[in-house]
Amino acid sequence: MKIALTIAGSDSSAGAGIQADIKTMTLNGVYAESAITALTAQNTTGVYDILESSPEFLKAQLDAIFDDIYPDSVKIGMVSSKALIEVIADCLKERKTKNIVVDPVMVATSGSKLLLDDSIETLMQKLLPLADLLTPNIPEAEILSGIEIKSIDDMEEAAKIISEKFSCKTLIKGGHKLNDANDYLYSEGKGVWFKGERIDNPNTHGTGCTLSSAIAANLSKGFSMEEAIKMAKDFLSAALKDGLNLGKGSGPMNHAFDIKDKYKKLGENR
Ligand SMILES: Nc1ncnc2c1ncn2[C@@H]1O[C@H](COP(=O)(O)OP(=O)(O)OP(=O)(O)O)[C@@H](O)[C@H]1O
Ligand SMILES: Cc1ncc(COP(=O)(O)O)c(N)n1
Repeated sequence: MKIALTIAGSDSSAGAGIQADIKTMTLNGVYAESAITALTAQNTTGVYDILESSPEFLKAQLDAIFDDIYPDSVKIGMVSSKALIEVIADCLKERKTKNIVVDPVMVATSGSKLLLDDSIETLMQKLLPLADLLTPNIPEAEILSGIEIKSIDDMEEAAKIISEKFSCKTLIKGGHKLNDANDYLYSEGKGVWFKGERIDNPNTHGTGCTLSSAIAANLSKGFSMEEAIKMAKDFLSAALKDGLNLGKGSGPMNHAFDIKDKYKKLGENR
């Protein structure tokens, strides 16, 4: 079985973060491992508290993982501080990790900051140059490229700038901000659009986490970057389309859309 590792924060409401990543990787047919950068006290309405892992404890988690079950791909999500970014960067270099997907999570959908302002520079210097793929949303792409994104042309320009700056492929997500569900990949001098069907569902908590971990799972299985992105978008669209509606804010998607009926039947006679 192929293995994917997520290095990210825990979301107590399980719509985003580590929990979304493990569900996504599992349902995309790979074995999921996790190294937790922070615990968040979070639900669909906001992030109420954050308890960071110490750098020593994050390193201990990564060593335990890499010494035993070596991953075929790594997805990195919320990493809030400089010291944690450095631990991850050192580990990825030392362990010669392949298929690194970085979702440069900065702000939650609910508006809470998940990356300290003074850590952005460290992220850009130490972690992003190690990535095979970056998956910023529009506000993150504006910060990483240094340009304002107001149009489709700006999206294409920003992807090129980010890709050249960090020497990696860059997928800018149109998402709920611009150009509906269409995302743009820039890679080695060439751009390609991934057109998605816009699904009218306000419950989009964890869409970015889900997309990046599905891409990592698909890379683990040996698919090309373009195939991995296409399949990840199909998985995300199906999870959104299932129409789960939980919580008072922007709720989670149903990652288990494909198998939910199988297990529902087991309880039907009770
Ligand atoms: N309503 C929608 N219908 C279909 N696809 C969507 C919708 N909203 C977002 N997406 C897709 O979800 C993926 C994640 O994009 P999004 O812009 O939501 O990322 P994000 O802002 O990082 O996510 P998050 O909400 O986890 O922070 C992209 O492929 C995007 O096109
Ligand atoms: C632990 C954690 N990681 C990532 C996100 C971003 O996801 P979203 O933007 O959907 O809130 C989050 N809210 N919490």
